[in-house]
Amino acid sequence: MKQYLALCQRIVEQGKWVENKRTGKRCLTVINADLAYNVEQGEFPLVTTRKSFWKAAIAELLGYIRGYDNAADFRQLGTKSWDANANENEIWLKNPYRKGKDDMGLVYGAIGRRFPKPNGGSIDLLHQIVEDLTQGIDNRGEIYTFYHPGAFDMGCLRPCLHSHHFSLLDGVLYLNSTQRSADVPLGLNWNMVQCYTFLALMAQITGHQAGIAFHKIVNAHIYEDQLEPMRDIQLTREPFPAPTLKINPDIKTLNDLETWVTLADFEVENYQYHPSIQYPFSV
Ligand SMILES: Nc1nc(=O)c2c([nH]1)NC[C@@H]1CN(c3ccc(C(=O)N[C@@H](CCC(=O)O)C(=O)O)cc3)CN21
Ligand SMILES: O=c1ccn([C@H]2C[C@H](O)[C@@H](COP(=O)(O)O)O2)c(=O)[nH]1
Repeated sequence: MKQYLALCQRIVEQGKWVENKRTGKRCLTVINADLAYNVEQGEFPLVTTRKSFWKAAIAELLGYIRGYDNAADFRQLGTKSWDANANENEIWLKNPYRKGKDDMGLVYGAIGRRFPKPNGGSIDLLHQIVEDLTQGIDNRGEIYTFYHPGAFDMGCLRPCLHSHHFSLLDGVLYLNSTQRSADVPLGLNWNMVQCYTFLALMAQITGHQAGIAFHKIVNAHIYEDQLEPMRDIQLTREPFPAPTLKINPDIKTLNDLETWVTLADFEVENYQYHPSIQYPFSV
């Protein structure tokens, strides 16, 4: 939580204004931030200086694990976070690849679980990684990536937190996640939860001890209409101690995650937080 607040403070103090064409808004921006979450010690990186809707963050992660490409499936899991990008973005609405209401197109898990091969067919990247790690194999390229520039014009948004690289060292599982663009007040608050939870889940289903999740962010920004509440409200608050994430120990396989797991299989204990702040969302 302190790392997150330090990044917010750094953007407020040192950020540069950048005009963003896609949203028509200016963003106060810094380049490069490295965050790290100690999953072994159970340091769950949940924002405490406002109420965080952590369940929605885990719902998104489950959707990315399952390869979903439809905002209705995300709603079913427990988050409305893809509704606007699937249904309110003018450019996507006019895109001939859009299959209708709620379609997100080729994004996130829809790419990663069916990564197109240049010579035809596709690869299920996540399945392969789980197989390897379960057998104790780390081929130094265990990367679950959603980043496919050839598919950018076939989806509603380019993936932001786009690659998750797993490593096994001395029986401990590590994760290096890379994010090209972070909406620090909104998206990042969930992305931290996702990196932590993804490592904890992968360690659990492949039978390893979880180590550290390293989270690299390239472009970290605050939209112009989010600056005031961030600077004048959220950054004036003192953080509370980190809460703890509990995951149902009956989750044992990738198939479990794909079939019966719901948000009821996740609990957060000792979550103390300041009152909610509603940040504007830019489509
Ligand atoms: N501009 C922008 N920022 C993002 O963070 C973002 C996108 N676009 N597009 C794709 C996904 C969708 N994400 C979202 C979408 C909505 C919220 C949001 O409204 N969060 C509120 C309320 C959540 C709730 O009530 O469940 C929050 O206070 O966290 C957060 C992340 C993250 N991503
Ligand atoms: O998981 C996510 C998804 C999206 N975001 C943010 C980062 C940007 O503010 C927008 C995407 O806009 P681009 O113009 O494609 O960069 O969504 C996030 O922080 N986390």
